Amino acid sequence: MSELKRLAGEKAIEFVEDGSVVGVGTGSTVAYFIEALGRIRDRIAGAVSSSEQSTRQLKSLGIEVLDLNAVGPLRLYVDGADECDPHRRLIKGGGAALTREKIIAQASDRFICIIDPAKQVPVLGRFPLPVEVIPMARSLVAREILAITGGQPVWREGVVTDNGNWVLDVHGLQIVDPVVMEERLNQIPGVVSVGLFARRPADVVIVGGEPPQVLR
Ligand SMILES: O=C[C@H](O)[C@H](O)[C@H](O)COP(=O)(O)O
Repeated sequence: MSELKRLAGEKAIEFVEDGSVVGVGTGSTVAYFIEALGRIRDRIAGAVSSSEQSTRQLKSLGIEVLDLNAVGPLRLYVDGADECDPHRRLIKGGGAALTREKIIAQASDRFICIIDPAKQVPVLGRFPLPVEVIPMARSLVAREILAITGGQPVWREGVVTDNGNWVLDVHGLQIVDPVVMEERLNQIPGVVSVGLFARRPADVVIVGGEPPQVLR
């Protein structure tokens, strides 16, 4: 599996433009992308990072980590996913980095998602949907999610996001219309962000393999 993730991560390097600031996601697949980015660090102007974890790896390879507010819109964002449907809509947040990931994806012209083939599904929802919540709203949000979706929210106890919030994982969903689901869950007071990337899906998906598959 990690070999397939590596193949996807290394293929994404072909999309990096010389002199650009690269948006960087989080997770085990992205770790291979960052490793490869380290090998071409003299060709890029730096990176915007979606997590403390990725920031540490970027810095350890000598890549400058920049503030999104200072660099403005990005040309490219590269990130992994927990699930990907045939329309390049995603579930993300298995590593609890969904909010910053969503911000950078939205701020980027092009979002390239790197996955291994096991992440491809016909319909999103087999992977429990992560929702980042303000801690005081945890029970309220859980009750609302149950009422709206029928899914079972489970508190990821002990996990605190980089933003100081908590995560609920919603089990048992069949997400027939991901855009509608994303919009409805976003409206619950106390929800910071929903791990559905449907309103802003990936532009390109790279599936690890020999050779990697590039889906547009
Ligand atoms: O919060 C974490 C992210 O959304 C990751 O991109 C996602 O969980 C996929 O991670 P991995 O590449 O480790 O499977």
